[in-house]
Amino acid sequence: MNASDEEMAPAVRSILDAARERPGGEERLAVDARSLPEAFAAAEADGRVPVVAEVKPTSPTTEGTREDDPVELAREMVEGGAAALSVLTEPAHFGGSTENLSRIRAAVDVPVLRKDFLVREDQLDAVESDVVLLIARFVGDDLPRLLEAAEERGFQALVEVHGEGELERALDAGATLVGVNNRDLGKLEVDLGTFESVVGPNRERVPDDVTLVAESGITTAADARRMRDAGADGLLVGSAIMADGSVRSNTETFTRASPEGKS
Ligand SMILES: O=C(O)c1ccccc1NCC(=O)[C@H](O)[C@H](O)COP(=O)(O)O
Repeated sequence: MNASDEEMAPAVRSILDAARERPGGEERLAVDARSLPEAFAAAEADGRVPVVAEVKPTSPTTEGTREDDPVELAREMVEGGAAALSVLTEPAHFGGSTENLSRIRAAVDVPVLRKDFLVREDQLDAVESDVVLLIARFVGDDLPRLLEAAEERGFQALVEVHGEGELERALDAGATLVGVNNRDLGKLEVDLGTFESVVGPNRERVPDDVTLVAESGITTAADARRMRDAGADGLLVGSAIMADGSVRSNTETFTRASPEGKS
C-alpha cells in the first residue's frame, strides 16, 4: 500500500488490490475500435443526448444485484438511445466479467467501454473493447506510457480524472477522451459540482478535439442537463439506468434530456 492508497475508501482499496493481482492477456491485441466521438456526433445529429449507458450488475454503493442477462440489458440500452455502452468487467465488487463484455460487444454496434481498473500494460490484452479506462489516480506517472500502449493496440482510452491537477496531467499526456468522475474514489461521495469545478475554470485549456464525459451520480434528466450546461459532450450513467424497472425507459430519461424536452 502507498500513501495515496491509505486515503481511499476500504472498498476502493480492495478493488485496487484485486486489480493489481489480476493477470493480463497472453497475446498483444490489435483492435478495430468503433469511434466514441463519432457515436456521440451521431447521437447529437438525431437529437439524442450522447449517453454511455453502463452495464453494472452491482457495486459497492448499490444494494443487491441485477440478475438479468447482461446482453439483454445492453440491447435495451441501445434501444433506449444509448450512443455507447460501458461494461463492468470486475467480478468481485461489480458482478462483471470479460465474457459479458465480449458477448455484449458482439450483440450491439455501438462502441463499448471496458470499465475496469487497469494498472499494467499486459492487462490491456485481456479482452477486446473499443475503449479502455485509465484512471489518473490509479495509474499515476504511468499514464503517458499506458495511454500510448492502449492507442498502439487500436483502443481509444478514456482517461478519468477527479481534480484540476489530474485534468492537466491527462491533457499533457495527450488524452482526447477525458472523463470527469463526480464520485470521489477516496470517500465514495458523489458531487455533481465536481465536473463544474474541474471543467469550468479550464475550458480554454481543453482543446476542441477533446471529448469530455461527465461520469457518476447522474440520476435525473435535470442532472443530465446540468452536466451538459457545464460542458459535457457525453454522460456516463450507471446506477440510475440499472435501477429497478425497464432499462430501456431508464435510458430514455437521459437520452431525451435535451434542453427543449424539460422533464
Ligand atoms: O459505482 C460504485 O459504487 C463505485 C465504487 C467504487 C469505485 C468505483 C465505482 N464506480 C465506478 C464508476 O465509474 C461508475 O460505475 C460510473 O461512473 C457510473 O456511476 P453511477 O451512474 O453513479 O452509477
